[in-house]
Amino acid sequence: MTKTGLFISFEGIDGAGKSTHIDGLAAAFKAQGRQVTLTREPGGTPLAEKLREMVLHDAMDSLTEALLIFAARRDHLHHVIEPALARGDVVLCDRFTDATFAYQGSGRGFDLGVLQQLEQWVQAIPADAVSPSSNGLRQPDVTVWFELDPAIAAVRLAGARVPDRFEAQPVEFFQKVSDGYAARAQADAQRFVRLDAAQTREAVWQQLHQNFVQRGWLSET
Ligand SMILES: Nc1ncnc2c1ncn2[C@@H]1O[C@H](COP(=O)(O)OP(=O)(O)O)[C@@H](O)[C@H]1O
Ligand SMILES: Cc1cn([C@H]2C[C@H](O)[C@@H](COP(=O)(O)OP(=O)(O)O)O2)c(=O)[nH]c1=O
Repeated sequence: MTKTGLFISFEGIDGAGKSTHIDGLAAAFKAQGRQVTLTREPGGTPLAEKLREMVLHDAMDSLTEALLIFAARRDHLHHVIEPALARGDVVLCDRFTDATFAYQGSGRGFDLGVLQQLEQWVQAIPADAVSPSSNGLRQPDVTVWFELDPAIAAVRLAGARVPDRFEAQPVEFFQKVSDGYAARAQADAQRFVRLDAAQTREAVWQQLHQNFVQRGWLSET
């Protein structure tokens, strides 16, 4: 029997509330008897985690940044995501390529055409892949977008943790990142689930859980 894994990514500006809900979602899938691979980008493999450290903390030009992020993604896809999907796992990935278009493309103003080219190279579906893809490229089956006003995110993050190179950016940067996510969501509306992340933790969880119940992925309780 062909196994069909599920690839779900989580997106939004820093402080939107992704990390708050991913563990709960992993527990909900496990309670249904599913195997879960919980991972993140940049990162998810020893090499990609080293690249993450550089990208989050070392100064570099925009092309170097984009290349390192896609290099990390390639390693992650090859060693973690594709094998997990082939096993039939639910892959919960804290950020994926939409973040690159939002942060490097819209936020930093880096050339979207170059990002598209890198996406084509890095996410080409391997010949032996068992789970389906839309257009020959590996993309999440669903992307959960936590949409939040950057001014609210800044208040939530203030004092919550030591900021990295991205978290230290001003609200104007995150407005551009948010616009980048909106553009990606508009271009691929079927894939995106938009959550109103300004609501309480409980209300955000309900939006997320209900959506997955409606898809038949989780049960009501
Ligand atoms: N719905 C919410 N309302 C208020 N604060 C929240 C909410 N969701 C998360 N937070 C808090 O906001 C901060 C950022 O949340 P986090 O889940 O780490 O965001 P992200 O992973 O998207 O950067 C944390 O201190 C978290 O406890
Ligand atoms: C995946 C990805 C992340 N990023 C940035 C967004 C975040 O600021 C940072 C790390 O993401 P994240 O793991 O959400 O940060 P944290 O663990 O602090 O919640 O990397 C990019 O700029 N481009 C990318 O392609």
